[in-house]
Formats: sequence, C-alpha cells, structure tokens
Amino acid sequence: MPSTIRERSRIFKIASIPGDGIGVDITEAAVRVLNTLSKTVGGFEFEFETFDWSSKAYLERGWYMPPDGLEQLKKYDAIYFGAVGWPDVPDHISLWSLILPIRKALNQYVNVRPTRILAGTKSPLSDCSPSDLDWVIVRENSEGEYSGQGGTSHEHSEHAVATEVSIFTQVGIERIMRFAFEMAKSRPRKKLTMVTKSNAQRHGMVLWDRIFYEIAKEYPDVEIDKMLVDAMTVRMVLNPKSLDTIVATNLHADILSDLAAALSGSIGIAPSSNLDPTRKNPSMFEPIHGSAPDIAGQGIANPVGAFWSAAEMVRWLGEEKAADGLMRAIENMTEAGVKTKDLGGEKNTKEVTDAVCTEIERLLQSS
Ligand SMILES: NC(=O)c1ccc[n+]([C@@H]2O[C@H](COP(=O)([O-])OP(=O)(O)OC[C@H]3O[C@@H](n4cnc5c(N)ncnc54)[C@H](O)[C@@H]3O)[C@@H](O)[C@H]2O)c1
Ligand SMILES: O=C(O)[C@H](O)[C@@H](O)C(=O)O
Ligand SMILES: [K+]
Ligand SMILES: [Mn+2]
Repeated sequence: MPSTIRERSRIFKIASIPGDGIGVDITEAAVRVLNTLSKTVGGFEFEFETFDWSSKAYLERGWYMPPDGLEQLKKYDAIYFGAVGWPDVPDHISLWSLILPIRKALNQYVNVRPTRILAGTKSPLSDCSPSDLDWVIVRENSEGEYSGQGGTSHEHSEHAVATEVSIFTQVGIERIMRFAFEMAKSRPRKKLTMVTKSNAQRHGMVLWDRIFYEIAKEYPDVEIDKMLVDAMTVRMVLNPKSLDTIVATNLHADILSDLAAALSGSIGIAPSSNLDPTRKNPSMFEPIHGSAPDIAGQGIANPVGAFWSAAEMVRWLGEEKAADGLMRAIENMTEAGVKTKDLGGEKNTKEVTDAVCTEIERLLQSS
C-alpha cells in the first residue's frame, strides 16, 4: 500500500451506562480518559452512546431498560458500566432490572476480578508488600446463587415462606473451571485455588468440586488446591502470598472480591470484566464497587477502578499496547501521590482524572 494512504482508524462502538450515584462521575471520568488515550495513541477511536438507564429514570418513567434494551446492546463492541442502585428503589429491583439481565442475556458467564497493590499505595495489612498480593478472582457470573429461581408465598402473613434456589449445571461449572484453569496457566505461578462450601451444601457444591477435579486432569501443569469459603477469608488476610488465581461461585466471589479490594488498599481501585468468552456478544466492563450513596454528589469518588476497568476493555478490544500504557499512566499517578481520600490522598475525582489524562499524553504521545 502506498505510504501516502493513511491507515483508517479502527472504530469501537461503546454503549455507556453510567447508572446511579458515583457510577455517573466515574463513567464520565473513564470516557474522558479513553478519549484521551485514543487521541494520543492513534489508530483507534471510540464512539460512545450513553444510555440513561438508571434508578432516577426508573422512578420517573417506570422502567430501567426498554423492552428491546438487550437487543440494542448487542450492536456494540463493548459496554462500559458505572453502577446501579439507589436508596429509593429496593436493591433487588435495580439489580434484576439492569445489570443481572445484561450479564445473563449477553452470555457474560465469566467475571474477572484482578487485585493488586498499585504503586504508591499500601495494604491495610501491616506486613504485605505488592509482590505478596497479586490475585485474579474468576467469578462464575451466570448461575449459582444468582439463578433467580425461587418465590414467596403468604407474603404478608405469619406463614410467609420464601425460597432462593441455587442452580449449578454441568455446562455452567465446566466452562467457568476451564476459563479459570486457562487464566491460571497464563500467569507465572500457574496456581489455582478453588473455593467451595461443599461441607454444608451437599448437592450443588459437591458437583462444583467434582467437575473442578475432572477439568484439573486436563491441566497437569497447574498447581491446585481447595478452600472452604470461610477459611478462605482467613487465608486471604493472613497468608495472601500463598494465593494467585482463585475460582469461586457467583456469590462467594462477589464477597471475596470486595475483601480482596479492601486488602489491596480500597474498593475504589478494583476492576471487573464481565466476559462472553465466545465473543458472540459484547462484554461489559465496570469497577466492582456500587453507587456509593454515602459519597455520591461530592465529586470525591476514586476513579481508578473505573480506569483499570477501561484498560481491561481496551485490552479485550485488542489494543494491548494502549491498555498497558493506560495502566502505566494510572500507576505513575498513584505513585506520585495523586490519590483520592480512600487511598489516603487529598485529590478529588476531577483532579485525579486530569492528572491521568496529562500523564497519558506525556507518556504515549508519539514524537
Ligand atoms: N455492579 C453494580 O452496579 C453494583 C455493585 C455493588 C453494589 N451495587 C449497589 O450500589 C448500592 C450501594 O451499595 P454498597 O454501599 O453496599 O456498596 P458500594 O460499593 O457502593 O459502597 C461501599 C463503600 O465503599 C465506598 N466506595 C465505593 N466505591 C468507592 C470509590 N470509587 N471511591 C471511594 N469510595 C468508594 C462507599 O463510599 C461505601 O462506603 C446498592 O444499591 C447496591 O445494590 C451495585
Ligand atoms: O453482582 C452483584 O452482586 C452486584 O452487582 C455487585 O455487588 C457486583 O459485585 O457487581
Ligand atoms: K459497578
Ligand atoms: Mn459486589
């Protein structure tokens, strides 16, 4: 091709769903950072479309997503999500009207939640260096305790009865275990810890364990062990160094990933990728935290988890070098002390965002 013909930019269509509370602030910050990244690095561009699917809109008009909402999302290359949930709406309504249907309908059966101690930040554990805590939690994201099966009878009487049924399927367990083994194998320590509660839960969790050991035979180079979830919390706190890749059910991994985030310094830094590994549907990227009503509207939310999630989206879209550059820019800033209050700093959301954008330009501008 003649060198005078410039290569056309790759265009990524992103559905942006800021949602509620600090979800709005951190999504705005992530979009700014992503646009700065694409302009600086070149070769790719983002076309964002923002969807006003939030609790505020629900209270005004009675719905979160329109009836064809999930179909609309399928047209995008990826989804960027802030957070959903607000005190005026019961949390089970908000979760089951927006984020859970997206994860399920778009076959996002894996939720990847990495945790590490970023440069210039520290763990609340007294003796834990960055090399002691570097984990990836692989969360089952489609079934288990989040199956949605169950019901309530005689609701407002003294005979009220409610069931919440966990569903574990062979297909569902096999695919999450395979993903987790591949993840463990791709990391230097090649180590996978399976989390369970098969002492008390004698059906679903027993199937979970059995399939784990069956799939393990396909990965003789991966070192494995098993932890009951209660003891796992102790090990995460007292012996973080002994862990690397972790696979757990939908609910167990939800809880353990908040603990992991806290142990690495703050829930405000932790990212997540809701992946459809078949790539038939768009995947969705969001920080693990929620809408944080207690600090919403103050402009002080930590945007680092949102930026790290954005970096994972960029990586998933195939722009590895840009993703690495974004991570470097984020960590250069934490290292320089440009941090929000939750990390012991004094900056607000906008100041951290401005600094990361400036650092992206400084680091990645081609001469
Ligand atoms: N995926 C999601 O959208 C998601 C995730 C978790 C919770 N939620 C929803 O969010 C609402 C609030 O839930 P919650 O209070 O249990 O959890 P939360 O994660 O919103 O907040 C827990 C605590 O962490 C702090 N925090 C969270 N993110 C922070 C950030 N970026 N910077 C600084 N501090 C931060 C909050 O101020 C709060 O004190 C609920 O409606 C819940 O259902 C949604
Ligand atoms: O999955 C959940 O339980 C919620 O959406 C939230 O707590 C999360 O971790 O994503
Ligand atoms: K979130
Ligand atoms: Mn959670």
